[in-house]
Amino acid sequence: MLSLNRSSFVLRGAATRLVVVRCGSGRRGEGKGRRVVMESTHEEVEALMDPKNTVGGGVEDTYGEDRATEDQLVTPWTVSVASGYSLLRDPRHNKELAFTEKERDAHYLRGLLPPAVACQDLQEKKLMHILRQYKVPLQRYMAMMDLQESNERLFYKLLIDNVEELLPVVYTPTVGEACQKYGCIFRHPQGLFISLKERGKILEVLRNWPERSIQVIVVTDGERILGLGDLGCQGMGIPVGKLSLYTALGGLRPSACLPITIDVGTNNEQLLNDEFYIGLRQRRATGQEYADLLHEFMCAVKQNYGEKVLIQFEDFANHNAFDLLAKYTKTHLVFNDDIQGTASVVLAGIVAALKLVGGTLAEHTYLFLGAGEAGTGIAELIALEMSRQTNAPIEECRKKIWLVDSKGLIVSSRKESLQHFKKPWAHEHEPVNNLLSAVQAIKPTILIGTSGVGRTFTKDVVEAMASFNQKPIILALSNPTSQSECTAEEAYTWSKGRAIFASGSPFDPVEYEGKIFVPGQANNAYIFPGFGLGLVISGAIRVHDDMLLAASEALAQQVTQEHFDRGLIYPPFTNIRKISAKISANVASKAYELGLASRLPRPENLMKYAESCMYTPLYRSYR
Ligand SMILES: NC(=O)C1=CN([C@@H]2O[C@H](COP(=O)(O)OP(=O)(O)OC[C@H]3O[C@@H](n4cnc5c(N)ncnc54)[C@H](OP(=O)(O)O)[C@@H]3O)[C@@H](O)[C@H]2O)C=CC1
Ligand SMILES: CC(=O)C(=O)O
Ligand SMILES: [Mg+2]
Repeated sequence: MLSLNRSSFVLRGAATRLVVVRCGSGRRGEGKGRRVVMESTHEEVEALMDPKNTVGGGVEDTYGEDRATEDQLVTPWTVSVASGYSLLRDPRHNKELAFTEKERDAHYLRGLLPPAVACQDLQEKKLMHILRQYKVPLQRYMAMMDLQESNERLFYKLLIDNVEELLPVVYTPTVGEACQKYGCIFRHPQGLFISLKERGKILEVLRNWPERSIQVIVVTDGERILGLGDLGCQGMGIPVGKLSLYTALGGLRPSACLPITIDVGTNNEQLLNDEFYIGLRQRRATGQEYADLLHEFMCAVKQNYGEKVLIQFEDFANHNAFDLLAKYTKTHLVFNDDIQGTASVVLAGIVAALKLVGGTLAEHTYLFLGAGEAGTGIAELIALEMSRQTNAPIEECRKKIWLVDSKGLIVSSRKESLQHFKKPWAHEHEPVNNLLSAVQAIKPTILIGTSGVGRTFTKDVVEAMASFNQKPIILALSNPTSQSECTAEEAYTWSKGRAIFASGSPFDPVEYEGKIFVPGQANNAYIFPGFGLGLVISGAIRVHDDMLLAASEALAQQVTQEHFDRGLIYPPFTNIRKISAKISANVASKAYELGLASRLPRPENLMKYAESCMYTPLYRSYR
């Protein structure tokens, strides 16, 4: 084991594989003296050691060791090469039976592995075979998480090569069940937990994370996990799952991704009384206490990782989500996936659907069930695009869009009592207190479910939509499957095969009167990985609404005639890496156009550049 001091480190040789080792506790490794490793070429490590380096969000003296006074604790980083038993236990470098004979000799692996040598493809074949034996989705989820924690490259190869089959395992719907049972199935800690106990020392906690060049953080406080409500600390499954998609779908390096859960307590009585609950056993902190903790977190992130780290807010309750986004959008690179990512993906689906039903955005009428983050976020982006297309003021465009919340249609007589994000949607209309009456009164051409409540698009509602639309567009966006406003089968059957349908969580194809209908998946997973990649490759310093429109346009353009012929308004996920590269190129291009990109000079061919930056999970050869 070669051990070097970080500040005096210099190594030559193009492909030297190094591991950065941190003494003390860490995420990866095992037992005493466990090590945390990060694969880097020597150039990357040299760059890492360069105190002036700011690439990837790093800042000078990242860990504050040089500035620390004697009474301040510092993190004792050293650099070394992993071998033998620790190499096998290191998920980032482990190849299991794929270590060649030469590597087994060179890395002290003799005897630690059985004699057979198996290539990565064979390992993938075996694992897919095993996964398919599990009948219970949660077992598949647990097997995938075990794989992620034991052999990261194999995990991503499986996910990329079998994306349509495995997306429902690591993402919605199964991740929802995993979060509900997280305490029970908890085996390996994943991500970083920052609780009220860490108040005043969040910077130190960030420094405990083994990776230094972080490009994307997905953070939740667990209060609105999918449509399942407050799952407290157990919401960690969401940032972990989203970041797996950042890598698999968008090509961000796994080492550059950091999942974080902020634990301010939970109001979920069931969890508070659950002996296996893994979070703080107290009711949620609110008001100034909550704001202060979040502010400390936001400042610490910027101090530790620099200006260009993307912070994606995920599954916060709407009473915090809008305020956090507004507060930090001017000082940080922040993006709210539920408000902005969802808006971009749904706009793309609608623009594509218009090719099937005809008309422009402004010629359609929209009705939402659910006026929270997703509902008002989508509504606002549709209105913005409509305004761009027609040159009409956005206030006028909003009048084509109606929203229903738990109290009924949002109308002007309710304005005083509405939350601020609902006020722009309070149009002149008499009160209407349920969805069916709203559908009958407004006669929408497009019905969008963002309520988090399952089975709310009833037979009567779908039949009403089909009674005045030749091809009603029905989007049941709520996740997971149990919360979907209706099933694909219901949408096709009740509309007599005329609905254009997509849902947040996947449904299998449906046969209706001898015809096969393939429902699309309207999920922000189409957008955020490519969107984030675009921000990273351009070195964007702020998110702008025009970038959301650029991402949406790129996605809509990927829907081909062949997809339309099958009734699809989104391209299949099998092509997602290409789609993400296109989205990222459009987003990066917009960042340059808006003067928000810091990576100069601008690469000539952004699409090629994006593709060249994307992580591939194939095993590397070790010298
Ligand atoms: N497919 C995708 O990509 C995405 C899907 N989603 C899903 O959308 C759902 C909502 O998320 P989000 O917008 O963040 O949640 P919010 O809590 O912000 O909003 C929910 C909205 O639904 C309303 N609502 C709740 N119950 C009913 C009901 N019975 N009838 C009518 N309206 C009701 C609420 O009304 P009130 O304000 O009166 O309480 C609120 O306006 C979740 O299930 C989530 O999983 C979210 C993001 C992306
Ligand atoms: C998909 C997603 O972000 C949600 O359901 O919250
Ligand atoms: Mg979400």
